[in-house]
Amino acid sequence: MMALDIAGLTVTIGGKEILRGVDLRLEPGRVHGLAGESGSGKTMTGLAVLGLLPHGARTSGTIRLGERDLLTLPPKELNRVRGGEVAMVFQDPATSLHPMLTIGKQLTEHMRHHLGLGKAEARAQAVELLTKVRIPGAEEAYRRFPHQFSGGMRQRIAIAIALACSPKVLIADEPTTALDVTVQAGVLRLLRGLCDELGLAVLLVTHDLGVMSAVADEVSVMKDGLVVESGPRGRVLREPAHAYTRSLLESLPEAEAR
Ligand SMILES: Nc1ncnc2c1ncn2[C@@H]1O[C@H](COP(=O)(O)OP(=O)(O)OP(=O)(O)O)[C@@H](O)[C@H]1O
Repeated sequence: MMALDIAGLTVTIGGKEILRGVDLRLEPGRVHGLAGESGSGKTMTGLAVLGLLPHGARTSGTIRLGERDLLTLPPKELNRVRGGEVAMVFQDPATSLHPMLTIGKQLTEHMRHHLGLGKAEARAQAVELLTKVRIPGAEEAYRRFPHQFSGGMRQRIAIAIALACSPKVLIADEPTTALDVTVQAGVLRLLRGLCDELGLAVLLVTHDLGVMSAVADEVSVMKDGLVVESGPRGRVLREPAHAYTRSLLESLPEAEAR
């Protein structure tokens, strides 16, 4: 299992400094929550890890995964890391699910392409993954299309696809923001369980400190392209050192933040 270490990460787009020296460390088996107001650079940090920054973005600093620096990896190797060792779940499951392909097709294409599995083997693993993310009737779900599932189930399927290549790092960008409140907790619990079970290093991007307090081990808070506060969840949420974190906390109901 591998840690992911972001150090001094800067991102400049069109002369504008979007990230100004971000330090962040993701540990295996830990959920690292990344909070901060809209535009603070949370999504850009996740995209930088995946090598998916907008065209023309300039970067400095390092993003270490084991011995490698993802920022200086040749495109071909970065491609192997992305969707292999590092996977991503987006806010809207529609971003990762193809509407015209069955769930089974989407899961197995991934595995056959990246892992070189045979048809039967890929199918067996796909059904197993659907079971792992608690899709009821996995065998049947395998043959269905995305629109035949609810939003919460679609996000679980997107998570299964992200897991198809046995990643070590999972970037989850607002994974429950688009979901009904009633199903949010279930998806968060699933992420938490997968993190523990598979030893995944998870970056959970959210503007919602309530979500954070429910699942994160460590919490970092961003503001204007910088991490202004970082530490164990209990410490950051109970005794925030930074005025900005305190103001974020004040927007939360008392009981939720503990
Ligand atoms: N394609 C782009 N080109 C140039 N600047 C961009 C682009 N996308 C985003 N930005 C800028 O980058 C900054 C950081 O945006 P980012 O999406 O990382 O913030 P965020 O913290 O994820 O916000 P949100 O919670 O709204 O998603 C913002 O100032 C935004 O305007």
